[in-house]
Amino acid sequence: MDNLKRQVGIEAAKFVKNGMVVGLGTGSTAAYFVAELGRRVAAENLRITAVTTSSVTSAQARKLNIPLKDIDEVEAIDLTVDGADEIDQTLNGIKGGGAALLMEKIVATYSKDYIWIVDESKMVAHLGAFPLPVEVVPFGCGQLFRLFEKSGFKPTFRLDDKGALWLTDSGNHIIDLHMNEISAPEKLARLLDDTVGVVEHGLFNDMVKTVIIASETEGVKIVTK
Ligand SMILES: O=C(CO)[C@H](O)[C@H](O)COP(=O)(O)O
Repeated sequence: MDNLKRQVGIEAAKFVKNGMVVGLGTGSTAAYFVAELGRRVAAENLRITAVTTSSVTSAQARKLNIPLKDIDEVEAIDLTVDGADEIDQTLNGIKGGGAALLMEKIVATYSKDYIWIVDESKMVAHLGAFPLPVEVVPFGCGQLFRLFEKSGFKPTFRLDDKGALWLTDSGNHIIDLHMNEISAPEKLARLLDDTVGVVEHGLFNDMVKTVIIASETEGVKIVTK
């Protein structure tokens, strides 16, 4: 698995050229992309500026001497590369397994080009086997949890290793929805967008045009929409 993740990370880094502002995703697959960019910055004098999608990725980029800027300091983001938890046939996806969905969606929204990198296990017929992360404001999140229960969304609060409610980089909590199958991702996204207390959700519908997939049998392939 790590080898497949490394392959797509290295492949995606080939899209990065001198002078670009690059969005750095979060997660174990995106980390291989960041590592390859760090290698190119050191070995090839690649000149880029990066914006990141989490404190974890910022820390990795700093260690690798990748120049960072705040998202509001850059004119535009040329390309963002990120991982995903599930991707369906239409290239809708679920993200947020690493709890970075809010910053990931903001950086993706302001990127001219956006690529996901995954191993083949992430490609699915229908979204929903992976619990859908929803970032929620702490105030009233117990009420929101009960609303999700009543709606049949089978919510669970995400906890940290001490058993406390997970705190995101933006100071919010995460509720994971165990829906098993999401038959209408657009409809669910609209409902969550309209729900008070929801900051953001992990449905990334119609956002990505390019996915780089690695499999044991077929190697690396690039799927476009
Ligand atoms: O959305 C994410 C973090 O919020 C990640 O991109 C997603 O969880 C995939 O992670 P990994 O590459 O470790 O499987």
